[in-house]
Amino acid sequence: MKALSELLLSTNGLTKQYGHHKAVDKVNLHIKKGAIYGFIGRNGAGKTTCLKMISGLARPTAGEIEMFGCKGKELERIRSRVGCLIEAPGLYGNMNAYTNLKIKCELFGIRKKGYIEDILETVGLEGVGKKKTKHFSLGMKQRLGIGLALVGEPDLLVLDEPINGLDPQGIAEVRDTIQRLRDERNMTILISSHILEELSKIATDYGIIHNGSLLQELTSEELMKRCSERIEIELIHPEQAVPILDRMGFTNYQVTDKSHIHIFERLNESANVNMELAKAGILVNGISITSEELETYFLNLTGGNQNA
Ligand SMILES: Nc1ncnc2c1ncn2[C@@H]1O[C@H](COP(=O)(O)OP(=O)(O)OP(=O)(O)O)[C@@H](O)[C@H]1O
Repeated sequence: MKALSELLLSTNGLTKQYGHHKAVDKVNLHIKKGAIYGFIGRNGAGKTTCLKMISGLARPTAGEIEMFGCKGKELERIRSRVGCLIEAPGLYGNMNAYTNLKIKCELFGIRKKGYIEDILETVGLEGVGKKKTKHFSLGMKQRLGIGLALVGEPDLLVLDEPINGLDPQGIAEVRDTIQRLRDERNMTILISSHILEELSKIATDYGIIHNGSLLQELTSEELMKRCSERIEIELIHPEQAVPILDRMGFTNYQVTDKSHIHIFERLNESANVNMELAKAGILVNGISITSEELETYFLNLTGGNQNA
């Protein structure tokens, strides 16, 4: 459980029901200040619905959202601290990037000199000049969408699948933009995707959602550890093996569930481990050296490799 003081946003039992269907079911998110939080789930998992509730675009059926220390009706006061890009960015196709931003700035009453140029530079669109946005690539449109979400200088940016459908160059550009926003503007970013791998270069934390329920929250270090090369031991009572591993001098290992231990060091000693456990009368069902692709980890967690 994370200390409440370091959280910028948390949800408690957040639920959205459409008819009999719970699109989001008792979700408890914990997002730290300064995090790039990757919100991962297959199509239809409930990501957009969650992000809409957080951005004030949909009302929860039940549960609570707390951000910037505010909840309930108080959230209205801090709405301007949240910028969002949910579904396609609403762009005026016959206008250029500058004019699109200018219209939003006028709505916000912002007239500061250099403000729009600054945003264009932040999202890497400073050189697009008079080009109408209908002639933009998908990646450029997404980056302008992020630029529009930046008007008003929010502290939290909510981005729904901003890299969906982009080519590898577009993905890299959007990723760079997000990284820069965090590093240079100290923003907290909540970003959804149905491909874990695509966020793995930038995300600091992850929440994995499936069929409306949050399956797991973990840091990028925890994720890397779970996927990294290791000795995997399958046995009936893992707790009995702990003193043996301690005696052998292992420090970097984890009892991962009721029947598995993962050791992340001295990978060439698996036979020795097996022998020591056998000597202590501990029955080992299997011992192997494995690692996992990030995507395999996600697919296994969400029920196998089907229409990811
Ligand atoms: N307005 C609505 N009315 C009824 N059902 C809805 C509505 N919006 C979403 N749903 C349903 O809620 C579930 C979650 O949808 P949601 O769009 O949040 O998922 P998602 O993870 O964002 O997936 P995708 O990436 O496909 O948008 C889906 O089963 C969807 O059909």
